[in-house]
Formats: sequence, structure tokens, C-alpha cells
Amino acid sequence: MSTKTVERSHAGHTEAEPFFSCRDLNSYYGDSYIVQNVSFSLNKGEILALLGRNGAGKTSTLRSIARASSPELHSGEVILDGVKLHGKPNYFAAQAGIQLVQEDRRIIPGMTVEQNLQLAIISGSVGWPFERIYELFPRLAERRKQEGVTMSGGEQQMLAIARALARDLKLLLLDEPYEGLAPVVRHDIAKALREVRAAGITSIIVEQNAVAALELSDRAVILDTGEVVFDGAAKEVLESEDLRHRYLAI
Ligand SMILES: Nc1ncnc2c1ncn2[C@@H]1O[C@H](COP(=O)(O)OP(=O)(O)OP(=O)(O)O)[C@@H](O)[C@H]1O
Repeated sequence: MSTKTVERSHAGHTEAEPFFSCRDLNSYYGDSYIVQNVSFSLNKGEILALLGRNGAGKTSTLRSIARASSPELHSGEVILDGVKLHGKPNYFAAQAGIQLVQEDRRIIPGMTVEQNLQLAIISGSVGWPFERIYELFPRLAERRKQEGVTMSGGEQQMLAIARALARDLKLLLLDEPYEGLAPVVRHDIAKALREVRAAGITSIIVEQNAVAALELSDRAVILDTGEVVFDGAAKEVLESEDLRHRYLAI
């Protein structure tokens, strides 16, 4: 039983059923108990920053929500738009509209930008038309015939997000989207993510650059050794030196 207290501010929460919720997630890598009773919820169209120090369990929580094969979700509930994803086969999460954009971006070598997008919808899950995606990312439109892996890191990140949008997307999970990117490129990605929010898509962002993530987000959840220690408005974390010092070392 945990001795930690969760600091919760209810700014931004509504009494209605949340669009997304995870409750008491417990995940393991083999015998290592990593994600410990993690619970939080999100309204439709919100961006949530999932923060914490190195090793706090951010990626593991994101992967548990996406029902990746590891870590293994031993118990807990994941509900998206009224649909229960727990107790179902892992692939059901993607079918239900959860897309995980992994830190290494996973662009398929030997394929152009457009072929990478075509491959994303081969399973039949179709989201934004390619032209709408190219309007969001004009750099991808210019490079649609270029091999994806030959593009810059920022362009590959755009393609990774574009691939998620090409599918029927309800919850976008982003693992370190700003990793290795120059400030100007981070700015372009943030602008696109705001447009994605304006289109009603809900996102969870894990990011080392906590300030950049908080500036983009409506809500924040902070993890410490696999447990939730804060759940509230992103603005509250930005404005609280105490929270930032205690849990984020910034
Ligand atoms: N494949 C794995 N096998 C065993 N343990 C793992 C594995 N991946 C991560 N862990 C452990 O789980 C814990 C949480 O890791 P996780 O990557 O989720 O943290 P994080 O908050 O995303 O960290 P970072 O900011 O450093 O990426 C760490 O102690 C890590 O060593």
C-alpha cells in the first residue's frame, strides 16, 4: 500500500464521464513492479503532460495505456470514449483509437513519406485524408516522395504524428516528441499539436522538457517512482516553484 499522497487540483475537470480514464494501473517488467496504482482521467480535446524525473515511469505508463506488450498490465482499467480496453487483446487499443508515437519514431526504411502514411491505413483504420495532413505539415507535402528515414529528426517526428492522424485517432500518446529537436522545430511541432487539439483530438505527452510540455498542455500528472503524486492544471505546475523543485528538478 502506498504512503504517498496525491496532490489534486480539480481545475478543468467536469462532473460528466471523462473521455479517457485509467484506474489503478499496475504494470510489471518481469518481476519488477514499475507502474503502481496509476489513475487519472482526461476530457475530450485536452492535452495532458505526464511528467516526472528520469525513471519515474512515464514511458511505462504510456505503454500500459497503449497496451504495448511490455510492461505487462497486470491489473487496472483503461476506458476510452465509453469503451473498456482492459481485459481485451492488446491490439484492441489501437483499433479503438489509441496511437502511440514512440520516442524512436519508427519510420519504415525504404519507404517514402507517402508510403509510410499508406502503410498506416492498410489495416482499414482511416482518419484524416492525406491532404489534410499535408496542410498541417507542409514540410511533409514537399517531401512526400522522399524516403522517410532520410529526413531530419523534426520532419521524421512530423511523419510519426502524421501516421497517427492517418488512422482513426481518438487518443494520441507522444513519447518525447521534442527529443533532439532545435527550438524552432519544437515550435513547429507544438503549433501542429495545438491544431490537433483544436480538431478535438485528446493527447498525452511525455517530455523531458517539462516547461515546453506544460506550456502546451491543459493538465498535468506527475509521477514519482511509478506513482501519481500530482494531478491538476498544467498552469499550477508552471506557477509552483515548490512542485517543480520537488518532482521535476527544474
Ligand atoms: N524493458 C524494461 N525492462 C525492465 N525495466 C525497465 C524496462 N524499461 C524500463 N524499465 C524500468 O522501469 C522504470 C521506469 O522506466 P520508464 O522508462 O517508464 O521511466 P521514464 O519516466 O519514462 O524515464 P525517462 O525519463 O528516463 O525515459 C525504470 O526504473 C526503468 O529502469
